Amino acid sequence: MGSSILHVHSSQHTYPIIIEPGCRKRTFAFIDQYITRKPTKYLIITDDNVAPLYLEDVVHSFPSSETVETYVVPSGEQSKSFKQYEETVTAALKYRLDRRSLIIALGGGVVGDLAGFVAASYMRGIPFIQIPTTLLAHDSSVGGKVGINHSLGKNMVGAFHQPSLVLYDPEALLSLPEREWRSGFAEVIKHGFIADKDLLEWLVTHVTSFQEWDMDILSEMLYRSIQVKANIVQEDEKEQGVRAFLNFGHTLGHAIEAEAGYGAITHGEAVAIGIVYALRLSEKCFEVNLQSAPYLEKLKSLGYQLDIPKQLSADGLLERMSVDKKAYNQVIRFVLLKAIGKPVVQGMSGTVLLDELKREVK
Ligand SMILES: NC(=O)c1ccc[n+]([C@@H]2O[C@H](COP(=O)([O-])OP(=O)(O)OC[C@H]3O[C@@H](n4cnc5c(N)ncnc54)[C@H](O)[C@@H]3O)[C@@H](O)[C@H]2O)c1
Ligand SMILES: O=C(O)C(=O)C[C@@H](O)[C@H](O)[C@H](O)COP(=O)(O)O
Ligand SMILES: [Zn+2]
Repeated sequence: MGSSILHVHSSQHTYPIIIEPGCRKRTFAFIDQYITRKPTKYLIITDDNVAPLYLEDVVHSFPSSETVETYVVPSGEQSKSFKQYEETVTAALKYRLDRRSLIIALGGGVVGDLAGFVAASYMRGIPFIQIPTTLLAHDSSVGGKVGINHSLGKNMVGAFHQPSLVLYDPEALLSLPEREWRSGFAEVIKHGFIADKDLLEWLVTHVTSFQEWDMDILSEMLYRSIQVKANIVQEDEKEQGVRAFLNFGHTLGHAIEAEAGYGAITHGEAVAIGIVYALRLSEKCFEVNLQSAPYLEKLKSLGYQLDIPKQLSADGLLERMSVDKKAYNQVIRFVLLKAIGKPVVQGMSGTVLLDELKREVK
């Protein structure tokens, strides 16, 4: 099984994304190769599901001469909180991390976003690397969006802070429960819809279940999906323009996550529902047929629940969408498609959004 590498050119620095089975076990060697200024010490931040699976592999990759501290947070979306942020900064202070220390985020998007935000803000910013362990984290580990949630909205406090290295070990994904494969695959589908119709076609043929993975297929899927993300981030690092396309499915998706209570519905489950809603809005707004049926059938066959959960009220969701980060002057902005691969950001009237929501929810 081969190794592949992509590079992201950011205003802060250029960093490699290495996709290689087993690479977690060589973490120190990769740091030594790619991080130019030798860190004074290391703090590995992970969660209580990932720690028993992979923490030892990463720690054992370091020679005994290095100082390696570890900090384990509770698993789940609730850890992207002010409380957990404060506790993690406290741990960093107690471990005496300095400005030349390196934070290592070992886990899914929750750990990556939290640890990345600690790195972005600790002593006004120290370097960090990502070792993603979920499929979803092919998205979250790349591009430097880090942050935590507020009860009034997803990712409302954060920063742009690029990692110095992303070490993606596809082998580490094999322990994921089916629900988490489904969650992560929603972001792969998103990347296909916004930028790569060939990827969508390829997924329809090559991904038939989440139960068994061929390592080459998995690695290729990660590579192609990350390529979409990296290209957009390089063009517009701080979301002044095209980076907003990566928010396809997220305006409603984030509203669903917050309205349902963080963690009740996974990020990818909510994004999948948001994608279907955005496809419907696109067809209505632009009077086009996007011919998305084969892709939606694929999602259904993979077990996705694509209706807006019945317990969520349309008014509540609309209110949540009005605090979306793409909104300004009280206009909610949606990423819509004029065709597959041709996204646009479109201001939407509340009435149209509500009508469409009410077609499915109370
Ligand atoms: N920063 C970004 O650009 C960006 C992009 C997309 C999503 N996100 C954020 O990412 C978060 C979701 O990430 P996620 O889906 O990875 O969630 P997560 O980090 O909560 O991981 C999902 C679950 O899988 C467990 N887990 C992780 N790796 C495992 C493994 N290898 N084997 C078994 N279990 C494992 C975790 O403990 C957790 O219970 C959301 O908060 C979302 O907002 C951020
Ligand atoms: O990287 C981006 O830009 C994205 O929008 C990727 C999304 O998948 C991700 O969920 C991101 O965290 C959403 O960002 P936000 O700015 O809408 O909070
Ligand atoms: Zn997302």
